[in-house]
Amino acid sequence: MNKYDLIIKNGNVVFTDKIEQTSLGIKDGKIIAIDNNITNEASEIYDAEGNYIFPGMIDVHVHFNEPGRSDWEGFSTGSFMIAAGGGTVYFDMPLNGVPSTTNQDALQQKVKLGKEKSFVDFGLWGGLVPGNVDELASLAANGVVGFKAFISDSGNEEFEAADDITLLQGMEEIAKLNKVLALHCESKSITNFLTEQKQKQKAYSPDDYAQTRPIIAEVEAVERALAFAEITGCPLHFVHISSARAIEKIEEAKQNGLDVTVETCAHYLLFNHQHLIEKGAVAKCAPPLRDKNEQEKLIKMLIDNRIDMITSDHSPSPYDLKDPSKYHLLEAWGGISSGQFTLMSTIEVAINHDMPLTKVAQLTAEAPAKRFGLSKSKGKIDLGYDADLAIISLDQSFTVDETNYFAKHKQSLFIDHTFPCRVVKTLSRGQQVFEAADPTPNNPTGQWLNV
Ligand SMILES: NC(=O)N[C@H]1NC(=O)NC1=O
Ligand SMILES: [Zn+2]
Ligand SMILES: [Zn+2]
Repeated sequence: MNKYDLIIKNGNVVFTDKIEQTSLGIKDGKIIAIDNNITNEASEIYDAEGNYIFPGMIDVHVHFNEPGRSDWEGFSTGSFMIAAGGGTVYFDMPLNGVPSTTNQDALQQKVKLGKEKSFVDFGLWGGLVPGNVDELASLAANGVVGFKAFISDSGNEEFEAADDITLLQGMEEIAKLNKVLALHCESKSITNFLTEQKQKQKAYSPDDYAQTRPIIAEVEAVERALAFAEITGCPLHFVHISSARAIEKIEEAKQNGLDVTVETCAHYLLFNHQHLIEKGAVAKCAPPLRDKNEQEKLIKMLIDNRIDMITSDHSPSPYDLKDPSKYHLLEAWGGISSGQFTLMSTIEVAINHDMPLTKVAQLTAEAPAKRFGLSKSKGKIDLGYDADLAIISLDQSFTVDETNYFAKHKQSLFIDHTFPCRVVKTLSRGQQVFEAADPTPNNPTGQWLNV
């Protein structure tokens, strides 16, 4: 019997606090040795000299839309895309599939499909919607990673926005259940009021769309949510925050002792409103891409440790729903297809702005694992931890095209974007789940992380 199943030699290992050239010994899916002088007693040896080994990316915000809309994405294509981006864990959101994950039956349908099809490990969010507060305890007992609610229309008829009373009652319950509530924060009243005005004027330009969802709509919803968190004691996670003002409010709440975290998405860091003007509906999302000045402020806040994690909010749709000959910009599907690019985007920001690569590992792996109860086995490269690893070359670049983007539908804001790095190989619990040189999927062996 070999001491190790696999040795990864001589890579630049990105720990949370340092980068060191060393070797990793892996047995039964776990890292059991971190040592330059590791013996060669292994069934397989991989030389990673010159490459960087990051902890597998944990993307806590994707929409794979299965069951019900597997023609939009699905667990199979979605999870392989995650692996191709150096990801080893994703959390699927409770909306855009049918049914929404708002009760036990819907959760079990998703669990079954995910276990059958996923190439990497996954968590599942439950939904908080008007009328389902009574379902939350059973969803929590059966292992959802947390709950998600919308403070604006979700763009999806099957998932209703939470009114204030639903939010308060839901938060009270979620606090008791020791879970986190993830919130899409934009004021429903403000966004609906402004959208109606634009519809009346038949004003559908990129500027018009951006004006229907101004920063103040995000800030107002964040402040209201923070007030409710103060009243109920509910831990909150703010998804896809797009503005400096909202981050400031969240930071103030943290300083006042509230249990809150915040993510931004790769697209708010790499793109801005100009891209909506140039590219149209592929760049439509909610909150909208902000202007360049706001983008720069967000990057600065990221570097200054004022943002906890980065996610994709991969929210794809068939091409049709973004076809400008069928839908104007106010009607087109709002959501960016991007699930393969979270880690590479964060590395790009790091390289362009002198942010340490250790910070990339914190933002894309350590922080999400800590926040959502995975930090005993995932989120960093350490002894006893799962061998969830992304092997990255910083000597090669990667230009996104329709052949190397593995989402079901290929139209994306990121097509033609060039990253200053490339994912060479991804391992999930020691098993290869992606290799750039031969990107054919193996068997799906992803496990459901029912925390
Ligand atoms: N329903 C849905 O996925 N909405 C997402 N898309 C987006 O751009 N923001 C969202 O919240
Ligand atoms: Zn959202
Ligand atoms: Zn989302």
